[in-house]
Amino acid sequence: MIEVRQLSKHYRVHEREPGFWASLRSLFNRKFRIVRAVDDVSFYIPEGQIVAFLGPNGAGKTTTMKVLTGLLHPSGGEVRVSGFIPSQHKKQFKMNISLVMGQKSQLIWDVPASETFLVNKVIYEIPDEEYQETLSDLVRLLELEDVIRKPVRQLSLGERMKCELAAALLHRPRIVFLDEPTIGLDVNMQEVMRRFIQDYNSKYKATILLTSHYMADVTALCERVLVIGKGRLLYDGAISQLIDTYAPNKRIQLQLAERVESSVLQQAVGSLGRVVDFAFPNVELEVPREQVSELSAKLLTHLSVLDLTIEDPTMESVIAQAFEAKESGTGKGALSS
Ligand SMILES: Nc1ncnc2c1ncn2[C@@H]1O[C@H](COP(=O)(O)OP(=O)(O)OP(=O)(O)O)[C@@H](O)[C@H]1O
Repeated sequence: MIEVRQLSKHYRVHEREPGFWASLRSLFNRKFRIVRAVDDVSFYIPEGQIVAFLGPNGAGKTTTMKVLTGLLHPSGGEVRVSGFIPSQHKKQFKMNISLVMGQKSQLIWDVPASETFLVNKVIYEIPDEEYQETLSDLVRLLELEDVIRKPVRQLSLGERMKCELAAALLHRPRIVFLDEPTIGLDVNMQEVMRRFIQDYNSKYKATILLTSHYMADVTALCERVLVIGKGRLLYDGAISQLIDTYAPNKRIQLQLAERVESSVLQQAVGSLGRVVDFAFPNVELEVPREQVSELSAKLLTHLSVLDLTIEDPTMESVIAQAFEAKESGTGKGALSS
């Protein structure tokens, strides 16, 4: 489990003014500014839960993960992960956790991933039998049979990410931090990663804290989300409540087979939705979630439709709306203050 009480992490940043003379002056008279990257954040994650950690760029997500994995010392507050204080760097703590960063690699570039796996086997003192068993499980689930024999530099992004995940999980950590694990991957590969994360969670009862910009990752994997902004925790609760409150509508995209007057289209939509854009053959509608199926059926009956797609709002737009509501004081009760 992960316990975070009133965590703060402040960075002291040297303020540099532009220009040669200003640089020279700053050698003798240095000015500093404090960046409150994480500010009085508290939460508790019980064993086995998968939680999404969301927020805009620079919100403090990576800093929090670095404190939780012992890469950074907190400026204030208390953190315990599996009962350990991460900044004490106890060996048993390191054996229990793993951090995967989508944008950073732990694999050795010029040799096959299987070589990095062997290095990790030694570092984590994994017994031979357990290593073989976990490795064959990971290779099967992630379809890595041929991939782990090629030099890492020759792998595609998706193949490399699967190897990163395998390398990070060989020692069967019970607490896993995933920072953007699906970034840049195509839709199929994102799905493979999601299914794998779910399997790992249920097989090892692992606690997983994950950041992602993809709505599909969050809705598929996490019942609970933490939203952070400017270093403060703004929301801790069910993803469904966040979506209901800040993304109550879906988009329906229609492609019509026959031209219709806009009054006919309007009549077909009725009060179930709103026409956002109409330029034959394309129509874009905004529809409350609970009316999507009724309206889709009505459109297919009353109009000649070539194609109909239903889209979720992006995670960014949900978070942006939540922030807007927070800033303007119309928090609708979902964001904590
Ligand atoms: N080493 C550092 N020194 C000074 N400031 C830092 C340092 N690392 C991060 N920051 C600042 O702390 C704040 C939080 O950064 P952090 O990387 O934790 O955000 P994030 O939520 O992970 O963002 P992103 O989604 O862009 O990765 C930002 O204002 C960032 O500029």
